[in-house]
Amino acid sequence: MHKIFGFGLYMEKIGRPDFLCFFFLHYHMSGYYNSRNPIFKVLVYKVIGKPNQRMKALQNNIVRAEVDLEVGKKLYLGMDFGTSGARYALIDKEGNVRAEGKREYPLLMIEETVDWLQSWKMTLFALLKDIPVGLRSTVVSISIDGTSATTIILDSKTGESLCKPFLYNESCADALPSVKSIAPANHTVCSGSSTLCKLVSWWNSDNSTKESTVLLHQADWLLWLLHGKLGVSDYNNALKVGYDPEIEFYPPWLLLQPYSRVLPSIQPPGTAIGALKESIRTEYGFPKDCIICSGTTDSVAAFLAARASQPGKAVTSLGSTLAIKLLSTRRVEDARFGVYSHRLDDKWLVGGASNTGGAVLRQIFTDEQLEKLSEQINPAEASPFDYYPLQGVGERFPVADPKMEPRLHPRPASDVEYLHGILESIARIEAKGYSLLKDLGSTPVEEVFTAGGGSKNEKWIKIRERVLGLPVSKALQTEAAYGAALLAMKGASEHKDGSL
Ligand SMILES: Nc1ncnc2c1ncn2[C@@H]1O[C@H](COP(=O)(O)OP(=O)(O)O)[C@@H](O)[C@H]1O
Ligand SMILES: O=C(CO)[C@H](O)[C@H](O)COP(=O)(O)O
Repeated sequence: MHKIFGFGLYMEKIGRPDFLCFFFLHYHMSGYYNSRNPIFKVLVYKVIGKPNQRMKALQNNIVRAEVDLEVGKKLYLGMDFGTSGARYALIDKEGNVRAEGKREYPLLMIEETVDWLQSWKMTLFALLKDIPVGLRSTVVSISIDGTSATTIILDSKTGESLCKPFLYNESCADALPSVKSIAPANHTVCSGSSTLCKLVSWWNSDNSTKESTVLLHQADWLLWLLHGKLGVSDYNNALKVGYDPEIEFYPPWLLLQPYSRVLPSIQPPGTAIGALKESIRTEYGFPKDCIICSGTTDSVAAFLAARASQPGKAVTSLGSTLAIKLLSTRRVEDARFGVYSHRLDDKWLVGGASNTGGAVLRQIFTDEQLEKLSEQINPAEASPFDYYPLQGVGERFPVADPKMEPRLHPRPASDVEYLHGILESIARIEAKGYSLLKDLGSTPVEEVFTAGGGSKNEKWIKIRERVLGLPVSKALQTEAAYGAALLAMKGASEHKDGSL
C-alpha cells in the first residue's frame, strides 16, 4: 500500500493532487484503509488541504464516513429525496451518524423536459454506491422520504410510467371542481396541488383502459425499486390523495370513485415492506437480512430528525420551499389556507408548505453570496421592505392562491439590504403560518427548530426569532435523511424475521 503513497506523492509533485485525492478518498471510503494510519492522515490532510475542482466534486458526494465499526453493529439507512437533490444518512442504534452523503439530481432531458424518473433512479443507485463498502454489510434496514404529492402513475404489468410525474408543487386546478364535488368542504385534497387533483386530471385526460394502473408517490416509487412490491405507500404520503390516517382507511366518498382502484395500500411510516432485492443486495454488498421500510414526506422526515416530542414544539424546514410542522394534540385541516395535519403516532403534525423559500433565494444569490451578504445583516433591525418571495405565480400556504404573483420589488442598491428584506419577508410568512394554525385550533407554538439548507444561516434564525417572538434554533439534526433513518431503525426494531 505504501507504493500507492509513493505514486500518489509523485502525482502530487507533478501537480495532479486531485488524482491523489481520488485515490485516497476511494481507498478510505472503500474501507480498505484504517483512517487512523498517521501517514494516511498526514497525506490526506495535506492533499485535501488543497481542494480543487475534482476534490470539491468528490467531497460533494462523500460528506463524512467513519468506517471502523464494532463487530456485529447494525446500521440504519435513511435517504431524503428533496427538491434540489438527495442525501443519505447512515446511523447506529444510538442515533450516531456513521456516514452521510449527498448528490444533486442529474438533469436528464427528454424532449426539452427533465426525465425525473431516470434522474431519481440514477441518484438512488449513485447514493447506494457512495456508501462505504466497509459499512454496507451492516445496513439492516432502509427507508426513504420524498417530496409530498409528487405523483407517479404506472402500468402495474410493466412497471412503466403512463405519463410524466406530477411534481409536488404542480397545480392541476382543472380537476378541482370535480374533487370539490366529492370531498368534504375544505378537505386537504381540495387544493390544485393535491395528489387527488393530479390523479383526477390524468384520469379525465387519458383515454387508455387504465386496467392495470397504479398510483405511487415519489418515496413509494423509489422504495419499490428496492423491494419490488408494487402498490405500497404510507399514511403521510397518501394524505393528499385522500387517505384518512385517523380511521386508517380511504374514506367512502373516495372509494366510490372509479379511479379508487389505482390507489396504493397503506402502511404506517417505518413499517417493513419487503427484503432488499437479491440482485441489488449482491451487487452492492448489503446483508441478507436487509429490509425496506415504508417512508414518509420530506418535511415530516425533517420533523422526525429534530426529535421534538412535546406538543407546541415545531420544525420549520427552510429548504427549497418553506414547510412548517407543529406537534399538536388536535388535528386541523382547511384547504382554504393550505393547512393539513399529518399523523405522528397518537398526535398530529399540523402545518403546510409554502412556495416561498430557498429556491427563490437561489434564483437571486449563490450559496456563497448568501453566506457573505448574511454576515453583514443586523438581525436586530427590522427591514423596511415587504416582499412576497415566490419563484413563480401561485402560493399553497398560508394563502392557497394559485394566481398569487411574486413580489420582490423595489430592489435596493444594496444586496445586503435586499437579502435582509427577503429573509425578513419569508420570516413574516412563517409567522403568519404559525398564527393561522393557532387560529384554526392547533396547540399554540412555543418553540421552533429549523431544518433544511437555510438552517445554517444564524442571522436568519435571529431575524425569525424577532419576527416570530419565539425561541428559534437550528435542529440538532437538520437533514430529513436522518428522520428517514430513524424510520428505518423503527421498522427494523418492529420487524419479525420471516414475516415479509
Ligand atoms: N446560507 C444560507 N442562507 C439561507 N439559505 C440558504 C443558505 N445556504 C443554502 N440556502 C438555501 O437552502 C436551500 C437548499 O436547502 P435543502 O434543504 O437542500 O433544500 P431541498 O431539500 O428542498 O432541496 C437552497 O434553496 C438555498 O437557497
Ligand atoms: O414543499 C414540498 C417539497 O419540499 C412539499 O410540499 C413538502 O413535502 C411539504 O409537504 P408535507 O407537509 O406533506 O411534507
